Amino acid sequence: MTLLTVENYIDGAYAPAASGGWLTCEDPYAAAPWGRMPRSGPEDVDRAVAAARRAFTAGPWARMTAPQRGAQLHRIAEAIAAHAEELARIESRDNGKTYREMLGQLKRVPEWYRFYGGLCDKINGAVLPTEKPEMMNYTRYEPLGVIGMITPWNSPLMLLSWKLAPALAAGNVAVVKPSEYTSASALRFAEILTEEAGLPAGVLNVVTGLGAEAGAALTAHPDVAKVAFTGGIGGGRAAYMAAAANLRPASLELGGKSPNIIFADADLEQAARGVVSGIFGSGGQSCVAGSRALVHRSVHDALVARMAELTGKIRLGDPMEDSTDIGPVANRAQYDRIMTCIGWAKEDGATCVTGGAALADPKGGAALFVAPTIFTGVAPKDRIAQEEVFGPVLAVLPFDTEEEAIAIANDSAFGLGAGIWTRDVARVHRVAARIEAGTIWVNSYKGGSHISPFGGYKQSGIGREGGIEMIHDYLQVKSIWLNLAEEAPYPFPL
Ligand SMILES: NC(=O)C1=CN([C@@H]2O[C@H](COP(=O)(O)OP(=O)(O)OC[C@H]3O[C@@H](n4cnc5c(N)ncnc54)[C@H](OP(=O)(O)O)[C@@H]3O)[C@@H](O)[C@H]2O)C=CC1
Ligand SMILES: CCCCCC/C=C/C(=O)O
Repeated sequence: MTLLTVENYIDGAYAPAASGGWLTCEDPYAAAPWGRMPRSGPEDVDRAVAAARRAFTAGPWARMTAPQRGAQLHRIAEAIAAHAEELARIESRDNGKTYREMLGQLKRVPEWYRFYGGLCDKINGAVLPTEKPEMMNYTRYEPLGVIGMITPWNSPLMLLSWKLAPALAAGNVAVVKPSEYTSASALRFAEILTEEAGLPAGVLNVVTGLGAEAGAALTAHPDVAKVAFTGGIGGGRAAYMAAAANLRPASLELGGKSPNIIFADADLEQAARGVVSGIFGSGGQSCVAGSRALVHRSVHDALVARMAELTGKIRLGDPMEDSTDIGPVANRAQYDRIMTCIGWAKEDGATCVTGGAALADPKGGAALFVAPTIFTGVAPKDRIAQEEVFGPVLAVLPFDTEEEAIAIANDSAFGLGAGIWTRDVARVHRVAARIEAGTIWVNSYKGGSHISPFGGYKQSGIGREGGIEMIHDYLQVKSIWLNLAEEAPYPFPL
């Protein structure tokens, strides 16, 4: 089989790694390589950052007015919409998630560029009424410069766009290091944005490679003005520390162990469906996967029975087929992680209600599938209740009182999302206020919008993505003092 070659996208052109090294691109459903991409290192990152700096300081991007930049972002939105199917196919081939899911994401990605494009000409400073009548003081909001973006494999272009759209709207430039498992879509994306949507060369650069090599070089680069990272805690901590060493800011969108809390008065059918889709949608490979179900003891058995029934109907198979709910696990490392976590639950004495094992590839191949799994009899401190699995594994924990439910929900290092299922309006507000998580869904799970901030409490992250205010994370303010008096003050006043 002929392997395709994809290359880094730097300064508006494709380029191999300076070292000449390559990594293999795998298709998890075919369980076979389909191509190769550069194994980049510090030299490639240097080239990309230098190209981005040039685009930032000189040339058409640096000269663009705010309304022109807004129009540019709208052109980007149109180009992505025109290529949504193509990009979704590339993503599904690389991460094994269903084409339906990836296409759904890509159809919404243009909204981020339209929304932030609309903000370009609404970023204004102010003339400030200081106590000095002889001075005019005004502020300007300016871009930071080169943003180093590190992205994961589960929703590659969506999570890239959550960073890129506001960064570009603010006038920044970007160097992206996508996940080693899903680099191809980012490369094609950069080409589309540059060659079809007219983004000036050097504004968006993509360097492929390993996190510990290309990723580490990018986050530690002295000319990177900010690091924007989405991924796991290990990579996030490394990226944060590298940025800190250069005294640069970083935003981190990390993992979760998000609880769905089902009270006795909830609509149990709705709750069962919400919990099952909240954990098993995307095969659990979602940062907001509702991987813990905290269930009032009085409805525990009935809810578990209904969830097991719904889980039994989930169809695993070819991610390109419309009838498939869950594709294969994205990669071998992730599969090993899921199987380890299932092993922990069994060792710690949890009861496996359904699943709990690998499944054979339905086409007889070597693709890695894991059965959607529900464990009951889980204690709050058990490893399966504390550790992020990032796979199709639900831990069910009973509770007796509202106070206890809140305590269990908050007994986690993470704080990304939470679901509350109840018909009691006062309880909704009481519980939502006390849960330590960045997003709370009530009688639903996992909706979101570019208009609303998203991010984590505690070890689920630092900073937010989405919403108007967030554009300020990609800006810095300058204060300018203009002497209106005929003589300059002397000696210089405070
Ligand atoms: N909060 C949120 O919004 C979201 C969070 N996530 C979280 O992401 C994780 C899954 O994604 P996954 O890709 O496995 O996460 P990883 O942390 O393994 O990888 C994320 C990115 O970081 C890179 N990376 C790894 N180590 C370093 C390093 N030392 N320096 C710089 N970059 C590095 C990776 O490169 P490489 O791939 O080459 O190793 C990859 O590009 C889960 O924990 C999930 O919860 C996912 C989606 C959204
Ligand atoms: C606010 C909507 C939740 C989505 C958060 C990002 C997750 C990506 C994924 O599920 O792959």
